[in-house]
Amino acid sequence: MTAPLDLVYSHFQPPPGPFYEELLLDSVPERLPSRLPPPGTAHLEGHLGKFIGDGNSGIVFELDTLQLDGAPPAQGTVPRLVVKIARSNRLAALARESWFYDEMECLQGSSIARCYGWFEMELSSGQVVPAWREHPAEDPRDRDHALDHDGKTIHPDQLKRTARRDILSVLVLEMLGDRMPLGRLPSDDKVDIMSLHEDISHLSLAFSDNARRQNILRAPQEEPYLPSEVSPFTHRTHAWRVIDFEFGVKTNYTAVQLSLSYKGRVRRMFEDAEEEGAEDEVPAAFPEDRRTGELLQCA
Ligand SMILES: Nc1ncnc2c1ncn2[C@@H]1O[C@H](COP(=O)(O)OP(=O)(O)OP(=O)(O)O)[C@@H](O)[C@H]1O
Repeated sequence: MTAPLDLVYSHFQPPPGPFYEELLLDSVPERLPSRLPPPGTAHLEGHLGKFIGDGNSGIVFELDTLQLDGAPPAQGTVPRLVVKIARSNRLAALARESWFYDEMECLQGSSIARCYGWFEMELSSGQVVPAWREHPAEDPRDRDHALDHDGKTIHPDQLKRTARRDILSVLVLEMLGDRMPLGRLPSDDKVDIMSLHEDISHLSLAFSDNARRQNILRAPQEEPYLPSEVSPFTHRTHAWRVIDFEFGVKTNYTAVQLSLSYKGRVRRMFEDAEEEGAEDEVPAAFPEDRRTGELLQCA
């Protein structure tokens, strides 16, 4: 599937005066041209492997025993992959996320995962998706909050998606590494994670609520994986990646404005991780405990 260019709402804020060029562009920037070759035909086959994690929008599994056009992929061509399966009531959210992967194509493999496509399939009557049953949504009737980010301009395809519960929709993504840990991060990691968000700022994309520990994963670590790309904006080879893009808006905000706002949120994320890490630390044995032990030994 290819998400149409107008699937996601663009927010234009007219500059209130001539002194706002630091903060606002004259228009919402156009999407950068794709550098991928034109779509061809290839047949990827795999089995759902280990369950990796889930959230409000999707359920993520590793994809095992990959075959490309009927044979194991040649070395260095296909990395380990995951599938993110949309919950039955989150079809529009996954469509939005796929749109953002297209929009951020130039950051795939550097600040975000490589995305290998978005696929939708109509289920036949009575066909079930075991992942939906085995990893149920908190409230399957809950509406798709991703559409709140489209204001009054919800794309007609998205309105149709919200009315359906019989579509299997998946994103195929490069498999990333471990989640950002609790506790105090080394300063190199902090700088790197901060600069992931700076990369995104250069594309005038605003993501509400994206700076969360759950959305920061290490660059791929398990073979086979593809080497990290150098970021076209910060020129860094990142050790980390950001995920989870359904709640975004394209804006005419400058990179300066957006990275200032991301900076505050990412700093708060570091502080929260440190606080939570401190709470989770197992307290050292109290002297009283040792005394109790000695007493017990005497007894
Ligand atoms: N490309 C990936 N590689 C490895 N693990 C992943 C990948 N994508 C997602 N995950 C894991 O799956 C979990 C759920 O994924 P994700 O955050 O995309 O789901 P979601 O439903 O959109 O979540 P949320 O409720 O936060 O919006 C992540 O926290 C992460 O642990």
